Amino acid sequence: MNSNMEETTTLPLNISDVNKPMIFTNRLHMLLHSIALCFLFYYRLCYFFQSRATPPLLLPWILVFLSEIILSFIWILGQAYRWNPISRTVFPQRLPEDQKLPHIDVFICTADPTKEPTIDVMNILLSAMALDYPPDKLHLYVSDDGGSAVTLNGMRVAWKFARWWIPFCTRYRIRCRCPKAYFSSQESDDDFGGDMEFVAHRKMIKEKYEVFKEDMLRFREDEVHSGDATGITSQNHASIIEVCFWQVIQEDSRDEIEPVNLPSLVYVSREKKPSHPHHFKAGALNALYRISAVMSNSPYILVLDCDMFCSEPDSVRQALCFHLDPKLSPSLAYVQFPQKFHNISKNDIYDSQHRSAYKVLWQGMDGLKGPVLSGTGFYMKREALYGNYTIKGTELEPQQQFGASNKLIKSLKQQNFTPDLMNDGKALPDEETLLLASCNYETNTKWGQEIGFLYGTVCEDVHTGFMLNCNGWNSVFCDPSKPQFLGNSTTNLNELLIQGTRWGSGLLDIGSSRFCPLIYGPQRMSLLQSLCVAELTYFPLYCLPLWCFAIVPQLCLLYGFSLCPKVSDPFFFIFLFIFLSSLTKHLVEVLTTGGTFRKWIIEQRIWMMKSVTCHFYGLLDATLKKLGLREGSFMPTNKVEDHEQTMLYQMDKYDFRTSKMFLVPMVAIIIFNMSCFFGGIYRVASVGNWNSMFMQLLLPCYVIVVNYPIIEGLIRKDKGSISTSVIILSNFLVIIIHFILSPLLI
Ligand SMILES: O=c1ccn([C@@H]2O[C@H](COP(=O)(O)OP(=O)(O)O[C@H]3O[C@H](CO)[C@@H](O)[C@H](O)[C@H]3O)[C@@H](O)[C@H]2O)c(=O)[nH]1
Ligand SMILES: [Mn+2]
Repeated sequence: MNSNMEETTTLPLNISDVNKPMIFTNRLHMLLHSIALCFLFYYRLCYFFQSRATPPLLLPWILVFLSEIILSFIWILGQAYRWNPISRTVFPQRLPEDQKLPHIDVFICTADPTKEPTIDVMNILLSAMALDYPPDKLHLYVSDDGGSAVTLNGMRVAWKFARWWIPFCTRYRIRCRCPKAYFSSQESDDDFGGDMEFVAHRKMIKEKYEVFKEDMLRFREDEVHSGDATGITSQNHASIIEVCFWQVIQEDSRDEIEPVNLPSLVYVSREKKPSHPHHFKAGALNALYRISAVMSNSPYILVLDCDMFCSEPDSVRQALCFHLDPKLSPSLAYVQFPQKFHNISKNDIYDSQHRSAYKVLWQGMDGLKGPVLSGTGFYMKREALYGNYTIKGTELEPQQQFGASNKLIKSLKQQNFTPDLMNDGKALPDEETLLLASCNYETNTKWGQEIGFLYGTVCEDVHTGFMLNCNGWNSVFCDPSKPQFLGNSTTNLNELLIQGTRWGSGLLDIGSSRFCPLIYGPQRMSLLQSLCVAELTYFPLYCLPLWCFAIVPQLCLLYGFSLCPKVSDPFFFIFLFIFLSSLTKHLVEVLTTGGTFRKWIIEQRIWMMKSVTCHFYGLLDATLKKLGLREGSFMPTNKVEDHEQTMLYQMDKYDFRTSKMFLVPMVAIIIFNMSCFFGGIYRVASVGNWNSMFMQLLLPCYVIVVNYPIIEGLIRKDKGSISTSVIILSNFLVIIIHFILSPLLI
């Protein structure tokens, strides 16, 4: 017995693993590719010192050279991810018994009941309530930025349904505890498939689920019909907090159901006033941070977006394998799980799964100081977001940092503090708790600057994670073989590009702020980790070289000016090597992370499409914000399922019903490349200078082949094809490029 106990305490809760062959190949590739890049720069620079430099070509040469510099710069930053990637394994069975486990708060954010269907949000809530964890140690908080009665009502009915759902899940050891996913799954229930009692029970629960759905729909319709006479809008209302507590429900239960122990549930809609900036999701999370501090004050917090459910019940215990590891724990801020998605088609034509992020980048950062946050599916240590408070001790005025609430300040010290939810029978929030959710609470405090989730960008996740790393905290990436969380990704072009614009702009905000990862980072943490974050914040800048490479060499081809070495020139092989080496490296990464050849082309395509559209607009948006000409905005993605869109997506057809702002540049580039390619071939054939123009013929050819679905969209005849007005506008743009840019450049 004794030796057994000793064994459990000495065995590690987690181990990490390095893939030596992969690291070796990565580093070898880095070496060869960098040598080739040096030759390329040498070749470009030589041009300026040669007498044959004819002035008319100078501008295209400089533009192409600058583009190559930007491409190489981002490439160098990206190598940091490939330096030391690791993977980890956890052993939850070695955790201490339940009584010794810590309390967990779960935060779920929702913002708009029309774009984020309440039924889905409630499904996510239920899946989190049903996590495999002692219910009295689980406290759920929903932040409703929409301030909607529909969401509040949804929580009340979800609570009622949970009394049936959770006992069912635990009794039959159901793995997928999100009711919607469970009832729509084709898989049989492994353990109890043939059990009559189970079948009857399942049927009964399914009926209850249907009633729960109907209740919600009916309420919604009533809301729509009754209209809103109160003048309360999502952007203008007082703080609302409501608590569902197991005692309360017991008194209320009229139907013949035995009392079940459920996690506590708190609805929060923070105060909103049009005159006050609310800082979007970061603001919502900070309000939850404060309220949960006085209500349950759990040492760890799980954050979920309202489009990501718990697909397996084990994530808490897996995360605790790191948080309770005596070696890692003192400096560990959070455990990040990957974002995986349930709505991805086989070929994933929009790269909605962000393969490279969660299969390459996050692993890479994990081997350094740890991954940045990715917004959802992470377990944060409460203390980590309290800034330097704990480090600096008591000499600071806590009110100036944390605001006026004494209760909140008391909660920081934890001694002699009983959070409200632990006080039996006291379930209603008091005045002070409501104040924590008010607009003015953060005025003249450090919230959003040093404490909590940080403001100033709509990519609060990357910024907050980066700053935690800078402040000495580590983080961990936990990617078990069975996905613990499954989200809803954007699977249509329009949403994808809107989201991309937001990310582009938000990331560049960080890169151009005083927290620039290349300057702020290396002074506080390793250079490699800083390079990773820098890559993340600067990759939208790909838009500049990609625009250049979509136009300049092609125009020069048309007019017969060569920008690349002749085939007979030894430098030709340097160019070819660089081109092929980057493509091959990408292909190998795709293939070794479960992708296919086709997926590789799709990723190349999406990279081009996004760069010339949303990342370009993101850059414009970030620049305008810097100049004070625009305000930040966070438009949540639309999560409503559209049957027609889903059909096109499942058939691998791009849905070009997107705003003209996005579509026109893409289509114009393709038409432009085609015109230059055919014009160029004609010219080269008549002049006979294949030798010097080969590279420039290869480029438009590559652009056209990779983006052939756009050409298909021009001739396709279905709802998602490219409209005539877009074709006309794009042609117009092509003419402008030809007639305005050619005299300028050549
Ligand atoms: O004012 C707001 C706006 C958004 N949200 C919530 O933020 C979450 C993320 O929004 P979503 O529309 O799903 O955006 P995505 O682009 O899918 O989100 C990704 O990018 C965000 C940063 O831009 C991160 O915060 C997310 O975690 C990450 O999944 C959702 O739960 C929203 O309800 C709010 O609570 N308040
Ligand atoms: Mn989302």
